[in-house]
Amino acid sequence: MSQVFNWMEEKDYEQLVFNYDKTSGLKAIICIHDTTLGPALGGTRMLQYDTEDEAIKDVMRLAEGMTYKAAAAGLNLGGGKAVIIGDAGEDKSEELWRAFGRYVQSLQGRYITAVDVNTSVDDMAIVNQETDHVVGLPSISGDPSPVTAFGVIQAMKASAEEVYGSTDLSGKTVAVQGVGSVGYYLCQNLFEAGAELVVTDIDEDKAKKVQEEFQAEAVDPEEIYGVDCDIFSPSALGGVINDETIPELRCDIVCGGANNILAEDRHSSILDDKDILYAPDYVSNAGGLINVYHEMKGYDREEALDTAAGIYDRMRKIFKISSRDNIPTHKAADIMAEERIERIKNVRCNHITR
Ligand SMILES: NC(=O)c1ccc[n+]([C@@H]2O[C@H](COP(=O)([O-])OP(=O)(O)OC[C@H]3O[C@@H](n4cnc5c(N)ncnc54)[C@H](O)[C@@H]3O)[C@@H](O)[C@H]2O)c1
Repeated sequence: MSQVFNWMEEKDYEQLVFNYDKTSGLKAIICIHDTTLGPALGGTRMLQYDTEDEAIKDVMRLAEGMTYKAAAAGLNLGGGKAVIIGDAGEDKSEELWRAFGRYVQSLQGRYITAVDVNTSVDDMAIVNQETDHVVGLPSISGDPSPVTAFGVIQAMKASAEEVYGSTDLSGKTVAVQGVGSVGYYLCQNLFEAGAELVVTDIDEDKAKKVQEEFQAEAVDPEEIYGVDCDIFSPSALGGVINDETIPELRCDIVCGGANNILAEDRHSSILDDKDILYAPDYVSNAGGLINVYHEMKGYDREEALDTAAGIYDRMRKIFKISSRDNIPTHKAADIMAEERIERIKNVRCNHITR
């Protein structure tokens, strides 16, 4: 515990809140990284961490990631996250979620929660009994995947403009890894745009559905990396761009819906060296966050899609910063986010001193 303030100082964290409830056994940590742009929004993850330090580090890392994602998407949101230390199969109960909801409420809107790994919309519906600071409830904004997929398409168009000089995706071959919620809508959009599809999924039925509906070619999961294509679109899991897969790639662009596509940041530089353009994942897949953000404003799907269309301009800006500063695109995305936070911070400081 002695190093927690050092960790906070390192990346300028605002607040770390430890919440305990004896009746339900709740052990939750809420991290608010930065609220310069607005309230800190980020989901609640439930995991059986080996140590408390591991849980603290995870919630801090994830909260910081949300600050960047919201800032890069141009939203008026800060970054936050919550973790609950526990076994999602054993430890969930009505009293646990209600206790958690009360703690979220105690932050008076500085932190807004949502679903994340091992938590469900049903859990959040109980949290919602105690606090209004919950988003992503299906009764309001519904499935975010169509908006996420639409945002990925905008990122692909910006990438195509950069590489081929045109946003036109017709005739381009796109290899999609994972045709679940996001991947399915991605394929639908690409099919409508006239792209050729090569898909894979470990669930054969899902791959078959996309094959039939969108005239896609289906390949085995391990074959997707080596597909000769224009765009490779990881839309299943993280860490898929790594030392083993990069030598196999035969694409010009990597742009997908998955989170944490790069196994490590250095893989962005390796893609760069191979002349493969990487569209940073947290910008490409921001449609999900944009969707719940609109819940806070009174949900309207057309408005959410309108905001997600802005991903095109943001990605163009990232490519400009990348060329301007001669840095890989993932670093350029971070710089774009940091520059926005810094500008708004200055406005606020000036306002206070006036
Ligand atoms: N749903 C959203 O709105 C949203 C928003 C932002 C980011 N994401 C990210 O996008 C990714 C996909 O999310 P989703 O909601 O579509 O999930 P999902 O579970 O609906 O779909 C994932 C699909 O990938 C398949 N899959 C898993 N392992 C695979 C493998 N090794 N090879 C091929 N296919 C594999 C699964 O069978 C499933 O069909 C995740 O990384 C998620 O974090 C989703």
